[in-house]
Amino acid sequence: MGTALLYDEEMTKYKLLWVDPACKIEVPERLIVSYEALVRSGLSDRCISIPAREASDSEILLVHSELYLEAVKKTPYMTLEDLKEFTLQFGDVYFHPNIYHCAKLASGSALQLVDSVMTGKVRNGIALVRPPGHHSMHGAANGFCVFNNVAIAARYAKQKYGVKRVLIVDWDIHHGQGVQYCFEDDPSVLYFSWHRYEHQNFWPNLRESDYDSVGKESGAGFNINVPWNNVGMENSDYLSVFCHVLLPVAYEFCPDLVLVCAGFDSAIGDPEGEMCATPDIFAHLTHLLMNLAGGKLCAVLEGGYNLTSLAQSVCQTVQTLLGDPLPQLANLRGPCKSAVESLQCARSAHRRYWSFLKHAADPPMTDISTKHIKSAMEEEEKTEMAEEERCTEGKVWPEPPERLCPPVCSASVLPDDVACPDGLKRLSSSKDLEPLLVSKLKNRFRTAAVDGDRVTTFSRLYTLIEKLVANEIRNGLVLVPDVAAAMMCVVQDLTSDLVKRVLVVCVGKEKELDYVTTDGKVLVVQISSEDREEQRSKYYIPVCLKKGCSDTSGFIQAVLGLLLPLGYEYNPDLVLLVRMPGSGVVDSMWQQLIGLLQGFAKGHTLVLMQVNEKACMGSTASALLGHPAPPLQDLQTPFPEDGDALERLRERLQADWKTLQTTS
Ligand SMILES: NCCCNCCCCCS
Ligand SMILES: [Zn+2]
Repeated sequence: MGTALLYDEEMTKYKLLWVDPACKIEVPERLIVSYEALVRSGLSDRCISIPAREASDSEILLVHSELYLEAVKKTPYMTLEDLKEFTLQFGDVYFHPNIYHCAKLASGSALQLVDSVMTGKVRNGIALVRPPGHHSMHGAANGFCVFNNVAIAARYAKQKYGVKRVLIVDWDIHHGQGVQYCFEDDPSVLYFSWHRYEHQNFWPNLRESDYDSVGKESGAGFNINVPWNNVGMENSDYLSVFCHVLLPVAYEFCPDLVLVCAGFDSAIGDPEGEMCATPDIFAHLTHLLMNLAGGKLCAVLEGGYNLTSLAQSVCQTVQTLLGDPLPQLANLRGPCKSAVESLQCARSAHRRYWSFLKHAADPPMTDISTKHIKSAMEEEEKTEMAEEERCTEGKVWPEPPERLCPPVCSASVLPDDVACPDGLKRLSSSKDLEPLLVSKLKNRFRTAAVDGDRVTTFSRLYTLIEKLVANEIRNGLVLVPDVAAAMMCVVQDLTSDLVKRVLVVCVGKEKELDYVTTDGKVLVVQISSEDREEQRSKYYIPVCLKKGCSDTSGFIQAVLGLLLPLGYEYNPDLVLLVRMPGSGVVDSMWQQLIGLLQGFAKGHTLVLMQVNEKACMGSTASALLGHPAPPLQDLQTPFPEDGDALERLRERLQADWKTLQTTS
């Protein structure tokens, strides 16, 4: 299934008609450059174009008051003076004779997107709209927003499709207070937002934007705020918050639909955000949400005021929605102190509501929530810094790397008598391997006595890895007689000269895994039930689950809170996923794991399985081909000892692996 794209140039036909420094950044060109970038890159042609439509009164009234709607209805007939007058009652927003029409189109586009996804016409999609929506409230326009597009879409999805749980992720750099107010007492809508806050010194300067606003009454726990109290946040900071705050809760919440308040003012170069995360981060943020809700994801444009980074960020998002390989994120260096404080506060504020955060630490000693009365000195400093450093237009960043689709998505190497799963391209048998290579492998094994079919398997593995590294194939599945031996061979012999760093994810019981890596060329993370002595080196990390890999709650918690952060920091060129026989890992969890691991190494994942496990080849193939993994149903509370052990493991490892840090 495809990706929907909603865009209508009518929504570019309104603008600021008078002088207002607070509003001058919200210009029609925002939509024009975004759409043109999609056209120029060829991405728009790969999407399914869905027409915009006007939201009806009743749809708008799902969120807004009749009084407010009736008032806005009058604006098309107002004189310039009347429009100015009308605007004064609201904050940081402007009206225009055509903005009501555009606001209906913006909300209607979000609803069209929900229809397309919920009816299965498309898998996911994005609506490029203006005016944005997440600041507008029941009875008021605010922050360039007139109708709350995403809030209306959430209510609409529940009403029309009986959606039980909606996750709203707001990665815009401003707090979508309008969305928070709408759902703060509603446990069926989980709202997550990070936002520039600076201890309440940044717009909209609300006390309720802080991390301790967790929702009200039955909605307690279903509102998550992560305040950024410094500018300059980077990719590492964003990924840490996803791995340690949003994703554990999102998986426990298990939404039926994911809506994204896709604001791109959180990207580098934006005058509002003043952050340093690069446009390719949105490829990963999108990817990390794509295995929730069976892939049903609707992104709706909110902010984004640097036309260059906005266009690039939109393209990164759309390319991921289309299923293209992800770019490798360069030099992640762990979250900054302020970010760790913020995520620690958010985790501790929510640990009573979410079993996946149960073991979160107490808030940091330095209580960061109080509004710091900035001393005259600091204010002065700030104004001094104002000109040179704060001018974000001067910011430059590298063009996001090309994300080329290999000609073959998934290849397989199987014993001749095993049928190849649909969609996989079978690598031909060993006969086409040049004798030179086979002899090279023979002497690599240093024992001439290696039996023939073992050499065959390994030579085929070598071929597959060569093609992965050459980007001729995106990922692969290999069935071998002895998975542990094959893994040792891949790790010791086949990758040394082909790749720089291999992430080995070993699922299931340990079998003569006496391999210890110390040089950093291989990072082994083993998830199993084996209780073993201390981990042997920085590059060999055993995670043991009380009930083993069949405990999906413990498994996903280890994947989100340990494996993902490690993987991002290690930044491998190849991922080797080894399924030990008898691991007991549940199929949906196995598919979720494969889906999430695609975020690394441009999707170059090599799955190693034992021939006698060929029964799960189908679901493995489905995940390798990029089909969304099935939701992890009714997750139990993870075993306390597992949750506790994970926290201790993170504390022990965080000196070596900064992205594991969750406490300041
Ligand atoms: N420096 C100008 C102040 C603008 N404040 C309103 C921002 C609304 C963003 C909507 S995403
Ligand atoms: Zn914004």
